[in-house]
Amino acid sequence: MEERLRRTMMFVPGNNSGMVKDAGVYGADSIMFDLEDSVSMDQKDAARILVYEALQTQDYGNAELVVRVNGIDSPFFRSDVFAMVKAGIQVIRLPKVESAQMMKDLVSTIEEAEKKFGIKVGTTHVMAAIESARGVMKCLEIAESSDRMIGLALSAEDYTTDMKTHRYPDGAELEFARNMILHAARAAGIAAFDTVFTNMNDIDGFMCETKHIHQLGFDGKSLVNPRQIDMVNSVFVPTKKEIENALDVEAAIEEAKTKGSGVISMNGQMVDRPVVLRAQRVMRLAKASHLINEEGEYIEE
Ligand SMILES: CC(=O)SCCNC(=O)CCNC(=O)[C@H](O)C(C)(C)COP(=O)(O)OP(=O)(O)OC[C@H]1O[C@@H](n2cnc3c(N)ncnc32)[C@H](O)[C@@H]1OP(=O)(O)O
Ligand SMILES: O=C([O-])CC(=O)C(=O)O
Ligand SMILES: [Mg+2]
Repeated sequence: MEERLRRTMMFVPGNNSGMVKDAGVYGADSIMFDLEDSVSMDQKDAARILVYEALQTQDYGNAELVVRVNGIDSPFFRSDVFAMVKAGIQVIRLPKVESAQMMKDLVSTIEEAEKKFGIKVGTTHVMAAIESARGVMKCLEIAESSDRMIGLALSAEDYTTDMKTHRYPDGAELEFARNMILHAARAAGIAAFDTVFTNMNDIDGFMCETKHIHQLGFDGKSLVNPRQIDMVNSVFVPTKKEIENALDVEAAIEEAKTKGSGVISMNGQMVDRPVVLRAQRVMRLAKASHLINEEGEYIEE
């Protein structure tokens, strides 16, 4: 499956026509139209129709298009899935996932819809939001439930409610869930997304959390507001020093290869396969962030 940059996945309430229409202008890597908790019960059908029509008519550029459907036990689930598959959505995010079976049920509903609308079976990808203790304890089987899976997301608002706690500035209450989700995602070879940060005015708190989840190894974060996009990108973009180091590592390992070796010393630092793999990831991020040109050279600002 194609490796995409997924630093920012922005929720857009599915019944807000202005936000749905303009969602593409802010530069989020993924736009996630929400049919679930940001939409009141009496607006569920209207939101589904609004998002369906926007997907037919709006140009969202290169953004990945995701929809959060209503839960598998809700009366809206099948209509949501059928409408979104028909509209050609790229990814369906299932909320409150607690077992691999829930993802398999989602996938079989998608397959029914793909067949009904003449869409190649397998086109629509899926991801799971983990929002409970049970979900966390089952996250590896969930991550491995389907080859359509692109990622796991932590959903901390519902998770902390389930855990009978709430969110604290240091995030200690999320550490176990973050590590479980991240390890499950990495083991399955899919992406890991951190949760939303809901206080738009707490810039320091947002930056602190974003740096922390970047250090842990998350691919990105779910967002609720466009003002959060540039802040996440500023943390995830490789620094000039990291890019130059990656270029040096690539050159060093090429030199090692000419000598028939897989290891070489670079300024006193051992360079071998894991170092090379990390450098290659930095280069992919730098390329995707348009920081290096086709020749692999750093583009000065
Ligand atoms: C626990 C959960 O389930 S979280 C997921 C569900 N929640 C959501 O989807 C909420 C998404 N976010 C929002 O609705 C809003 O950002 C709010 C209500 C939190 C804050 O709204 P505002 O105070 O209006 O935000 P702000 O003043 O920063 O908006 C600036 C601009 O960005 C737009 N905007 C704000 N949030 C979004 C968004 N999520 N998607 C698209 N556009 C947005 C606004 O419409 C406004 O546009 P305008 O300048 O053309 O009028
Ligand atoms: O997925 C998210 O981050 C938002 C959400 O539903 C939650 O936190 O419960
Ligand atoms: Mg939730």
